[in-house]
Amino acid sequence: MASYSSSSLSRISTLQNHISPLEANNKLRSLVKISPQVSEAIASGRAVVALESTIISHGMPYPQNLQTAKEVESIVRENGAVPATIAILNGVPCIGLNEEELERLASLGKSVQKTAGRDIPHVVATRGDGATTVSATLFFASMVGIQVFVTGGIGGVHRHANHSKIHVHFLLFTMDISSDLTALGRTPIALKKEIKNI
Ligand SMILES: O=c1[nH]cc([C@@H]2O[C@H](COP(=O)(O)O)[C@@H](O)[C@H]2O)c(=O)[nH]1
Repeated sequence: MASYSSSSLSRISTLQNHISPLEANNKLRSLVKISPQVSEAIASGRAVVALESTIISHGMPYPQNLQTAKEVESIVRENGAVPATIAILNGVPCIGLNEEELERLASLGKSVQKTAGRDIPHVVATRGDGATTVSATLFFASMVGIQVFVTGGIGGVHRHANHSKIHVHFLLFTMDISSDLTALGRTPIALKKEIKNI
């Protein structure tokens, strides 16, 4: 009887999450770690700028990646906003990294998993380290109410995505289209991206 009622309660709670997404969002917020500076800034209505972390792990070698990440954060600060670099460390989504966390992510480089929105559950469940692409960063930024986001580059439709090759008995499409595009279309966040010159 006890297990019947607890499973009913869990079903009701799942149903409530569908009916009341705001409440579900609050629950999700409790699963992420927000740095004290970012948390204070959000609470007091100061400008916060989200920054993706794949450019740190996969975009440049160490230690230039660390230096660039710090420079970008200080440009955001010089302009009166609070930077929130986003990554998953030991399975915990972190919104705003301290110096030690930034150093760790940068030195791990490509051994960190490149994490798009669809990869978040896997990285969290396996307590892995994940560098967030635009789609995953958008997910976490919008969850905590950050409205502006800066990136070095977004994914697109890769060459030959719609080309088919006759492959023995079936047609093969690469369909290599970045999930950044759908995430940008669904998330109410302003994105700033410069033309890449690296
Ligand atoms: O000029 C670019 N710089 C950086 C990226 C990184 O790669 C991600 C897209 O990867 P994919 O195409 O696998 O979705 C972006 O969100 C970003 O982190 C990119 O695509 N293009």
